[in-house]
Amino acid sequence: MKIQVHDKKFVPYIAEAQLQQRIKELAQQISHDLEGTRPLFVAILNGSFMFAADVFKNLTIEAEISFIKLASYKGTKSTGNVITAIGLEDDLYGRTVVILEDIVDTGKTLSQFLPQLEHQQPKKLLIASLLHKPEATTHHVPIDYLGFSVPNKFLLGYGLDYDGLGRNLPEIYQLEE
Ligand SMILES: O=P(O)(O)OC[C@H]1O[C@H](OP(=O)(O)OP(=O)(O)O)[C@H](O)[C@@H]1O
Ligand code: HPA
Repeated sequence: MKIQVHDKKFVPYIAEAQLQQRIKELAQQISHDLEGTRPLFVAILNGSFMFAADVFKNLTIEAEISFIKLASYKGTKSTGNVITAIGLEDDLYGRTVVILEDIVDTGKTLSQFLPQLEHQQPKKLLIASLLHKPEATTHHVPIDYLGFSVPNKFLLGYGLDYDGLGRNLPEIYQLEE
């Protein structure tokens, strides 16, 4: 069923059951790969809150989770935007860390933020993203666990918003052509 949010219409794209099935598979794969490492999951707010909760629920190994928010501000140098993490209190040194993101679109967010995490010298730094838009990606991000590769169209639901709304939808919608 079509829905309207603000001025735009959206059509169903990934059903709730399909999302849940794929997330279960990802969580099983992660549990298998990271058994015995007590990984620290770092979920990037706001968009990833649903994906993070569902991945975490489906893990069968010991694991920890932290939620962080990224704030971007204009740096004083010509390097452009600088991204800082709010709420990252864990020491990543020597840890196996898994970043949880809802979407890698241009890749800018993660490619700017990853060096700051690398700086803390985690033993392993892995990325799990529910969605990836390869056609939109201008900054390469090495995704270790990917839910779905999607076309370059605006998506809504399951954490993803359009101007603040739509995050509560349990399935994913695509902007109507
Ligand atoms: O690959 P990129 O083009 O950088 O886009 C991906 C980022 O955009 C979204 O966050 P947003 O900044 O919209 O914040 P939100 O999660 O609070 O909605 C999403 O959650 C990713 O963090
Ligand atoms: O397709 C999208 N939808 C909502 N938020 C987003 N942030 C990056 N890409 C998207």
